[in-house]
Amino acid sequence: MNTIAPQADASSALEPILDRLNKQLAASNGQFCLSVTVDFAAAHQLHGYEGNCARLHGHNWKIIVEVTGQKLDDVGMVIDFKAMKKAARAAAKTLDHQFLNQIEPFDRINPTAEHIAVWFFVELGRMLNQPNARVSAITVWENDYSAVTYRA
Ligand SMILES: Nc1nc2c(c(=O)[nH]1)N=C([C@H](O)[C@H](O)COP(=O)(O)OP(=O)(O)OP(=O)(O)O)CN2
Repeated sequence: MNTIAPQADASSALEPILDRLNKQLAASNGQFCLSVTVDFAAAHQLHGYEGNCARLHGHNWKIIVEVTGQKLDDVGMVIDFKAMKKAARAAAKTLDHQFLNQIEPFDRINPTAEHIAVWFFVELGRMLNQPNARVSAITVWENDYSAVTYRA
C-alpha cells in the first residue's frame, strides 16, 4: 500500500491532510505511471517488405519508456527519473548512428518499430525492474506520424 510520508521538518498542521491523502491513496488502488523519452538516429532497411522501406533509409527514432508502480519510497518516488533516463540513454546509445540490420538482434530480425519496442522492453526491464517498479510499456516513434506501443 502507498503512504505519503511527511518530510522530517513538516509542521504538525499537515498531519490531518497527509492522513486524508493516505486514506484516499489506499482506497484508490491506483498506479503511478512514470515516463521518460530518449532518442537515437540510425539507418535500417526492411527485408521482405514491398515498398520504399525495403531500401536503406534512416530515422530519428523517439523512445518513450514507461515504468509502473504502486508503492512509493520514503522520498515519495516509484523510481528516480534519473535512473530511468540513465538506463534508456544507455540502451539508445547501443543503436545510435548504427546500421541496425548489422547489429544484434536486428541482423536476424527486421528492425521494425515493433521489434525495436520489444528490444527496449527487454533491455530496460533487465536494468530497471524491481519489486515495486516495472517497465510496463515502450512506445517507439519512427517519425512524427507513426508509432507503436508494446505494453506488458
Ligand atoms: N507496422 C510497421 N509498419 C511500418 C514500419 C514498421 O516498423 N512497422 N516501418 C516502415 C518503414 O520503416 C518506413 O520508413 C516508415 O513508414 P512511414 O511511417 O509510413 O513513413 P514514410 O516516411 O514512408 O511516410 P509516408 O507518409 O508514406 O511518406 C513502414 N511501415
